[in-house]
Amino acid sequence: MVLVESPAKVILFGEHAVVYGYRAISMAIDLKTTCTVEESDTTIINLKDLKKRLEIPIEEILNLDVNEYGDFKYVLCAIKNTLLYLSSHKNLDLRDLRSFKLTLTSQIPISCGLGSSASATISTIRGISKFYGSYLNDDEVAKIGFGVEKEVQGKASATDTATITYKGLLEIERNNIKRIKGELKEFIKSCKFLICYCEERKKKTSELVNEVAKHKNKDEIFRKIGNIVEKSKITFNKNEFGKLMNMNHNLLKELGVSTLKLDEVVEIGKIYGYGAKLTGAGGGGCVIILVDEGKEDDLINELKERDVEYFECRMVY
Ligand SMILES: Nc1ncnc2c1ncn2[C@@H]1O[C@H](COP(=O)(O)OP(=O)(O)O)[C@@H](O)[C@H]1O
Ligand SMILES: C[C@@](O)(CCOP(=O)(O)O)CC(=O)O
Ligand SMILES: [Mg+2]
Repeated sequence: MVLVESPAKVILFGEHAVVYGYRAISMAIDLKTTCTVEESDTTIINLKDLKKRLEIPIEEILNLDVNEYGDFKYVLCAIKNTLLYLSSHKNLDLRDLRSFKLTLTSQIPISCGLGSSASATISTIRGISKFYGSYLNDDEVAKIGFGVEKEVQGKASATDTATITYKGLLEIERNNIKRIKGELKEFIKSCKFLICYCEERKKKTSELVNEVAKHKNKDEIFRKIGNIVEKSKITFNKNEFGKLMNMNHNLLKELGVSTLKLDEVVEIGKIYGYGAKLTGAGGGGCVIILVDEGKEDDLINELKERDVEYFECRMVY
């Protein structure tokens, strides 16, 4: 049996604008998705967290329209695109495919802005390629993963799939990936972030990205977000970094992807921390707060009082 794991991600700056080529900063965090793939008489996809199971002839996966498959679409698209890649680059014979049972479980809250779709996608790509005895390097995995998010969502950036593939801290611009090193890395490592799970998200990332595409002032807002990301790279000061997070949040609010609950938690982050913003596609889900250690106890009390779940965000390499 093959077993692979992938982390989650958090976007520190630049979500949505990054889909249009602007810069974003993201970090892999320690919530795991686990994918197992084992021999089976028929091909079965078992999504344990969603309590969904699908039995499907393997040949059908190669030709299906993934958008007809609801919650299975990221996983099915990842299987399809991995098999096609292995066939064109690694000598896999598509006429003679072994059936498998693929099981996915995750610690990542689904549809909350922490990249559950990308983590499910990357785990599936790694699991399937390993099951068929092929080695894919990180560049190949990230490329297939980005293709899957684009195909399923219609529009996507490489941020989530790249961060979950390469891990650590990344800067993404026009879908080019750069590892963040040096002073900026050391500064971000010295920051303590809390992730607050604020509310269930009603919409999928694909819907939010498509709504943003229709926003009249999106270009101007994206430019401003782009400028904030530039500044965040040279600040090295928690007070200023926090203020930039607040400014980024206000622009996401202008873009229409915040909610009253997210705004409320961001306000708490501003008062009891250095700053805060929603993270990921928005529309609910999570807020990230830059903790001011001097006021941490008050912050925690305030979050508890309002029944907001939180956890410390730990980077994985
Ligand atoms: N644990 C999981 N098992 C199976 N599919 C998952 C899992 N987590 C996420 N997905 C897929 O990703 C979709 C959510 O993706 P998305 O809206 O982009 O949210 P997120 O912000 O968490 O990435 C789910 O509807 C499902 O298709
Ligand atoms: C909104 C966006 O920038 C991030 C979406 O992240 P998530 O699916 O909400 O975890 C979309 C993308 O970069 O593809
Ligand atoms: Mg997603």
